[in-house]
Amino acid sequence: MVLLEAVNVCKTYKNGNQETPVLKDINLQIHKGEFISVMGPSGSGKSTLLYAISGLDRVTSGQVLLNGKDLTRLSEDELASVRLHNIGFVFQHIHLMRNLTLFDNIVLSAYLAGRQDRKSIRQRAGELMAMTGIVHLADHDITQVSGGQLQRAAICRALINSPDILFGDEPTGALNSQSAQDIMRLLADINRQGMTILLVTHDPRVAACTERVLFMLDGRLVAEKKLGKIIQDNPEERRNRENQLSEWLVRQGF
Ligand SMILES: Nc1ncnc2c1ncn2[C@@H]1O[C@H](COP(=O)(O)OP(=O)(O)OP(=O)(O)O)[C@@H](O)[C@H]1O
Repeated sequence: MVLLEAVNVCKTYKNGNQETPVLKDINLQIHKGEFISVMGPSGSGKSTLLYAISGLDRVTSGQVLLNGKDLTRLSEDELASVRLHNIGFVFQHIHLMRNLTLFDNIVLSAYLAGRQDRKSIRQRAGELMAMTGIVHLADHDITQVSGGQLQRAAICRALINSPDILFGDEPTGALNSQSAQDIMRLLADINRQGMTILLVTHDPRVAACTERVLFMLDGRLVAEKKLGKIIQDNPEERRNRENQLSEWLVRQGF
């Protein structure tokens, strides 16, 4: 089932008289349950694509259909509601609120969404924190935990309203390699439980954990590599996937 579809999406930035076309006729289908990454050179338009198809930013032309609903036709209020209820985001630099505990950061958007009662919200937050291994940090301030633990909290926050799809913009970009690997294992688990995920990354080891890698060049999606889902998650399988991906990336001139 197609969950999200971009149809002939273009995005042009305008500064005064200067027009910069950044997305050029993007067509993309994301199926429910897929785990996808987007790679490509710096400046090729990966983040712009992510923001355009997630409703964080407007497109210049084309359609973005989420569950058949065209996000490009929604009012600002309707779009804000879609972002709150249907879409989760994780970023490289974690935007959590100071002076709130990890737990309060996680539950905040569920209270804003107003669709679950207090008890269900607390229960869901507890389950997410258990899954991501940070239950013991619930009452910590965000300055008292590591980068990897903060990213786990950010993932809990992104999932608290049970979105249809989780987007990540370099979610492991600020982490050391062990924490990055742990976060990718966690995202793979979350995907196995049914969550659709799309990440932008520079890191082939991150992309090698996903099942389909899209390659962007100069504003266009020019190639894709299907790796399939991780089955065993042992060092040999990892190495094998990374090698397949590296060879393919070399063929893309990356
Ligand atoms: N607000 C803006 N106004 C004008 N140009 C912009 C704006 N935002 C981004 N761009 C340009 O759009 C192009 C694509 O940027 P984008 O951040 O999407 O690329 P990227 O592939 O994610 O790069 P990186 O890997 O370095 O993060 C770049 O040339 C950038 O300079």
